[in-house]
Amino acid sequence: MSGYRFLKGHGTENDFVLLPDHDGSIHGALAPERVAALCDRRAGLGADGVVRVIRTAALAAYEPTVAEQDAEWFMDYRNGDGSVAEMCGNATRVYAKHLLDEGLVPADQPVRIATRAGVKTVTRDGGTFTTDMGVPVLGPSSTVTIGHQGWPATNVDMGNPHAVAFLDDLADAGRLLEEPGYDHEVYPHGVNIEFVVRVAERHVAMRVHERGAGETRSCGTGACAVLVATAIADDARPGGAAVTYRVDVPGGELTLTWTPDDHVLLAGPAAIVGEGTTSL
Ligand SMILES: N[C@@H](CCC[C@H](N)C(=O)O)C(=O)O
Repeated sequence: MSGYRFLKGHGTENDFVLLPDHDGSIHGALAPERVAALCDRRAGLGADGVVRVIRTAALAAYEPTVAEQDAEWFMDYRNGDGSVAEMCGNATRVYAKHLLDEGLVPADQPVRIATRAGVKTVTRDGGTFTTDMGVPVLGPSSTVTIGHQGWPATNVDMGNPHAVAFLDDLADAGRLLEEPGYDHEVYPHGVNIEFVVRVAERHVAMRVHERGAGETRSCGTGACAVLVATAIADDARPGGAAVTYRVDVPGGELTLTWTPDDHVLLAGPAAIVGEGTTSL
């Protein structure tokens, strides 16, 4: 059977179509409408996003600036609506697992992955993959709204934009079939919106409405933003001490640590569930 090889994978049920394209030859075929068609859950393969597995050197022909990174492999992430995103935390774990499974990187070293938000390093311990997601950047707070209800939202940039709102009950976010309202001046390129409730000490639960994908079962960068917003609200890092939170998502559980050197570590599972060929 001819066509392009694909794999299907997920990290806490944030699911992806992986397209191995080591030399960048399918670039012209990855128009936004093609990506959206692949991600369509009824007429396509179905996914929250597409992850193109491409050598950084091969990407240089298309995105010379982002390709100037010291890592062999580049994670080219596209949202389910076809839009290009800077980063996907859950996909870094799945991407690292794929590279390790296929022997494309040494098994005894951390996996370095170039992204549009810089190089991320992933380590593996059994079935748990931990990504160093880098340093969070705080922006101006704003308000997110659903219908007539509004909540203050903490602005955390994890390479991509996030607004984190604390709720009394996750059900207050309703069915999240439409994008919540947000301040377009604060987020001119759109935003991922996390709704959070407290579960116990150093333990929260969240739902997310992702830019370019709608409500998903998990968001790794979103969980990082939630850790940062919650730790700040809890004043949980006196003197910049390390702090760890459990973040429950509809698709599972993630462990987040904010380190003394200001990096956020995202730990969780990664799965590849099948593969095949597609005509794109
Ligand atoms: N699910 C991802 C984030 C994917 C990109 C996001 N929708 C955006 O547009 O910024 C994650 O796990 O971080």
